[in-house]
Amino acid sequence: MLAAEPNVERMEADVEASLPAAQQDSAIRCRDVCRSYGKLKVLSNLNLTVPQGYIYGLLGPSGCGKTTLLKCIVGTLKISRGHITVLGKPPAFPGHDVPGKMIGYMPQELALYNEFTISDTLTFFGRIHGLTSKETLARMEFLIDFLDLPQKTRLVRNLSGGQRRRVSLGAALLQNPELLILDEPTVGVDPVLRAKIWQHLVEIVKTGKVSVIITTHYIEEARQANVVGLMRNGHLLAEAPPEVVMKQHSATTLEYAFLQLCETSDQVDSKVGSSPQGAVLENSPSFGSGKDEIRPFLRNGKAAAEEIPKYSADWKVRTRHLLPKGRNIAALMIKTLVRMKRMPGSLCFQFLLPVIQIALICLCVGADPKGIDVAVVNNDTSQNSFSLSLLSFLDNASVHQVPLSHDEAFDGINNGEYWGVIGFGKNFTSYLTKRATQRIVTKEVVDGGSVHVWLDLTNQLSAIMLQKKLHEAFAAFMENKLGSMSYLASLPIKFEEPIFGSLNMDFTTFVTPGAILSITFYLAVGLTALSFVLERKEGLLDRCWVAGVSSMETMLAHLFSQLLVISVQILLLLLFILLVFEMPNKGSLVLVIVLIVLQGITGISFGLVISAALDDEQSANQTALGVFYPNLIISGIIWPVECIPYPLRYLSLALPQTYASEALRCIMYRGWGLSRMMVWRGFAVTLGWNTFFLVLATVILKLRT
Ligand SMILES: Nc1ncnc2c1ncn2[C@@H]1O[C@H](COP(=O)(O)OP(=O)(O)OP(=O)(O)O)[C@@H](O)[C@H]1O
Repeated sequence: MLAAEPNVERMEADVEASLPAAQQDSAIRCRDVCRSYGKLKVLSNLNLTVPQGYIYGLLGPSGCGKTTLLKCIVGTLKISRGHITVLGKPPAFPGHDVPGKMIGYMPQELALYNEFTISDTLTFFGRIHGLTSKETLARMEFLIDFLDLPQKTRLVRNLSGGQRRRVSLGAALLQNPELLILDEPTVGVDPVLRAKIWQHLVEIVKTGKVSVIITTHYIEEARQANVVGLMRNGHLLAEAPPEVVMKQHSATTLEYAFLQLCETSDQVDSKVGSSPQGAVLENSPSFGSGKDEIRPFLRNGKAAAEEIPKYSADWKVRTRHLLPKGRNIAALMIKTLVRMKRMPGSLCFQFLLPVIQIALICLCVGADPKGIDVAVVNNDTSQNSFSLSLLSFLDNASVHQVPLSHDEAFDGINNGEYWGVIGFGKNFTSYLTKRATQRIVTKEVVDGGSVHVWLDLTNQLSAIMLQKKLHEAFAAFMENKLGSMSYLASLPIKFEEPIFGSLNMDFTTFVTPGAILSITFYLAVGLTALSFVLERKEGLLDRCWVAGVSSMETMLAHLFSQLLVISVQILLLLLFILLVFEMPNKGSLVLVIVLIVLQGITGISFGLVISAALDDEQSANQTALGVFYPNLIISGIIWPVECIPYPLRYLSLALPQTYASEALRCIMYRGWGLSRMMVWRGFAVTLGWNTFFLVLATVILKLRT
């Protein structure tokens, strides 16, 4: 015999007497609802009914699945099995305002923007719900007074935990919704205010038009609810008015009644052995009284499944409005801009970072090495020595000559002090004269009349530069000595005026266009990669979704607001490149700007993919960083694509910045337009990636919200 087995018939009578006349008008109806997280079964064949115009107190120990159930009700979590209707239709049914204005949802997480003031917070939700400024203001005044909130200009991040919770509750109550779903609104709230909140809930349901489902840890406060659902291990042990539950268990407190129910449930569990608890409790014939207790509102003579005939259990369509609402996008954009305004330091850093990066690239990458220390061993002692004359033509800015003895020079290069040794033999001047004037000379003359150079090739760029400077110095020296006859000592190769670019163009010119695109792309990734991650973590994404914001709107709002930021970044970047570093631009400035902006949008879209797909900051940061270096290296930005071995080169060509960098070089240095294939394919690849990332991010966000 079970410890507290009630008289079933009496109990039914009690329950029915306490029910509303139109019991079938339920605000929320859950039938056979199941939900698991991986292997963890959290909701198990759960049945729950919130009658229209009632306060429903959902009670249960920590971890029993209350929050999970509320998330399934608002539609942010999908159920694995069963049926849920909210205000007559399943959540997210096309044309149904759930999620939307009809629901006021206060999630367990505070789900507030820390950089907002109380006023910003309520104004934001007011905008989303389509309230006029006047309506929002009136509600704000009421809520601030009612919830005993501090000044509306106070920032959320400066509020206490309890104050934040009240702001969160205020946001849920703002639009006077038909259904309030409150997940622990009274935690951290003082008893006086707690009583006031309950009193308010009791008042608003009096009209019969507003229904409330509320979870709380303070079981006794739920006595003010019209119905309580006592939940344990993912299903309801009882669902009835609090007085009935207490009466059934001869308890003077709801808490004691709940303990009794738990004991009963535990005894049944031990009887039925290893069967899954939830399923057994609801189906076991040995738990007669328990079964009746569980389903007082289900006794309408119909099977549970028949009660919700119209909507299939696997209703997965989440499309509420196909076309994005300008109102929601504007609200979200204003939100992002307000948050930026509240973080001026971060905003300035975002604007200046690209300029700093490109300035560093122009200053530090691609120029000729300067001040390279080179040891000079000059044994040429003759008068009017050619060696000194030749050395005088060596570019002193690039090569710093250190005259040394043979041993000191080689000790120095071996110790890493010099990048090369330039040596002249004793008879350099006379032998060089013989080489230039006699048709046939000995090997000794050839050798003695040569400049000998020993290089440290571990720094190849410095070594190449030294070779180039020596060639230039020798050519100038010969010109000086031989005048118009200098051609005798020069290579019979003549470099004419270049078709594109100029003879003095350095590697910086090659790197800069790719660097501009890469910087724009990655700063945009950085701006967005964390946006959804943090908002999801703080429950903001879900809260906005429940308030009626679609994934597409969230995506577009992020795109547009970040576009404003990258526009300023690009403007500063171009001013710096063209005016300060005087990079040549022979082509259309409009094309240059459009290509850079498109790359920025591609970066934003990629950031949105990361943000939509990943749950924590660390993974998002790692992904963004993990992609950065491989992409930079194989996009032909810092080293030409032609140096990349096949088949890696095919991969390189498919990346977002390879053809785009080439296109930007063609526009800036060759002055080409869109009619050239090398230009338009840069735009085409960028647009292709852009569309792909945006669609992917929207799909992922849709599936995950
Ligand atoms: N995202 C998740 N992934 C995996 N398990 C989860 C996740 N969210 C919740 N759970 C688990 O599901 C169970 C029910 O969690 P839920 O938050 O619904 O409980 P709760 O009744 O609301 O608890 P509390 O009163 O402490 O808020 C817990 O065991 C919890 O660890």
